[in-house]
Amino acid sequence: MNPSVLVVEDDPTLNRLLVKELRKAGYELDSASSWQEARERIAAFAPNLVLLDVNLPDATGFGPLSEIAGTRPVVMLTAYGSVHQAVEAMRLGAADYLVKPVNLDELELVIRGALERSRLQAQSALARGDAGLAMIGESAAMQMLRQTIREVGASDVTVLIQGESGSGKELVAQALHSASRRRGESFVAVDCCTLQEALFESELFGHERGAFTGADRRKAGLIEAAAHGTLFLDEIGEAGPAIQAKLLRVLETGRFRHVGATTDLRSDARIVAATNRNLQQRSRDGQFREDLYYRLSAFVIQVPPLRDRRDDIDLLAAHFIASRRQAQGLSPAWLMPDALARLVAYDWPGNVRELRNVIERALILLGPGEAIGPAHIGTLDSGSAPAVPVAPPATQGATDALMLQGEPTLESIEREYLGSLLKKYGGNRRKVAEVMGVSERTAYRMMDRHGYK
Ligand SMILES: Nc1ncnc2c1ncn2[C@@H]1O[C@H](COP(=O)(O)OP(=O)(O)OP(=O)(O)O)[C@@H](O)[C@H]1O
Repeated sequence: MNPSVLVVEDDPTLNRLLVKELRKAGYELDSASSWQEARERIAAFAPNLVLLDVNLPDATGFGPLSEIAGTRPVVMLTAYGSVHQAVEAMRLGAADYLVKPVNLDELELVIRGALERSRLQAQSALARGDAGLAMIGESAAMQMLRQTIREVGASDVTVLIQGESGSGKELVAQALHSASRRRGESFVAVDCCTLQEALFESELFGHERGAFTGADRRKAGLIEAAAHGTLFLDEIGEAGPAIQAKLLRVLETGRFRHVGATTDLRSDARIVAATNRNLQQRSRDGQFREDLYYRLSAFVIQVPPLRDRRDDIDLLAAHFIASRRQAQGLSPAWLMPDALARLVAYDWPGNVRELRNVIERALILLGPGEAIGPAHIGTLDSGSAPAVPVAPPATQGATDALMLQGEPTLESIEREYLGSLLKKYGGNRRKVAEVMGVSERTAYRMMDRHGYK
């Protein structure tokens, strides 16, 4: 399938000309003459690129650009002689710009270049193990989320992001960083769930030489790596009491200390934290410091679960299909309406991560020239959707149910048990931990150990 372009231009003559030229160059085309119409066309047509006029009857300036720049490349059409407009457009994330009157030779070059750069970015994002940093979704909930990110991104306020596992909290944290004046500095993500508390403390705050056995030299902490940038504390609800106390101090005074040090250092990192727990409840129950909760929740962003924004499933599925196929050098695959209907009807306990995994599994099963149908999607109920990559089975054929052969080791029983629960609960770690009767932290470590992450 050829790349698709949406032309948003209210001058009918120019609009027609641009559509005609780009169609001749082999692109799929759609057009809109107002911002409202453009929004509808983006949702329905899901273009790979938007060519956007800076002055539209219902939106002048860069509001529309900021709204969609994170989702796909946008090439701006700016007024002749306005260097200021072009510079501002690039600053706000435009992939490129064209000055009116549009030079038709330049038009195709600019569009091709912008699409190629975005393809390379998607590829390298996939190679890094994520599905691309763009936040996909045009539902009312996602538009509100983007608006909030824009507003709060500009300030230095501490933000707490709440939402179910796999709903996109880390992506929101990255978007906040990109929307802030710190965007040129580092974004350092720290998972408060992964390590032993003592190790975690020295990892986060750094340590002095000789602070503990094995500390043979002074080491800077992640908080220093995030200097002037953003420190993202994922799974903050899992941080132990010592870390909580030190984080509170950083938030209150901007100061911290290397493990084993006697003097303080200053931190200028902006702190953004995320949790899939009800942190307020945990602080009331005495499981999380109340004072730290109040500091962290200076501003709370709630990321809605995927089942509350089913309108996004179509765009997200198309995005995961396109990025996976592009990375493999294949043309995009078509999702059949009955397969989409199945995706839309499902409740997605593992949220966007689970959707991504279902799509990736469907693509593995896809034969050459085939469209994705219900058979590739499989039955989506909480008992059968593998929401996490399946670790190598300990015993042959034991991935669908807990069926062990021979004399299994305890380790293999644990792996199979964990695998079957993850499958059953759509990768929802909290639920799995609850059923196993262990803390989420322990479940997380088990997943790590058995290669389920
Ligand atoms: N709106 C979105 N557009 C595109 N990809 C998304 C979106 N939301 C989530 N994803 C993808 O889904 C996966 C899970 O997202 P992310 O890691 O941000 O979720 P999370 O809420 O932080 O999960 P956890 O609670 O398990 O840490 C990632 O691969 C991410 O890129």
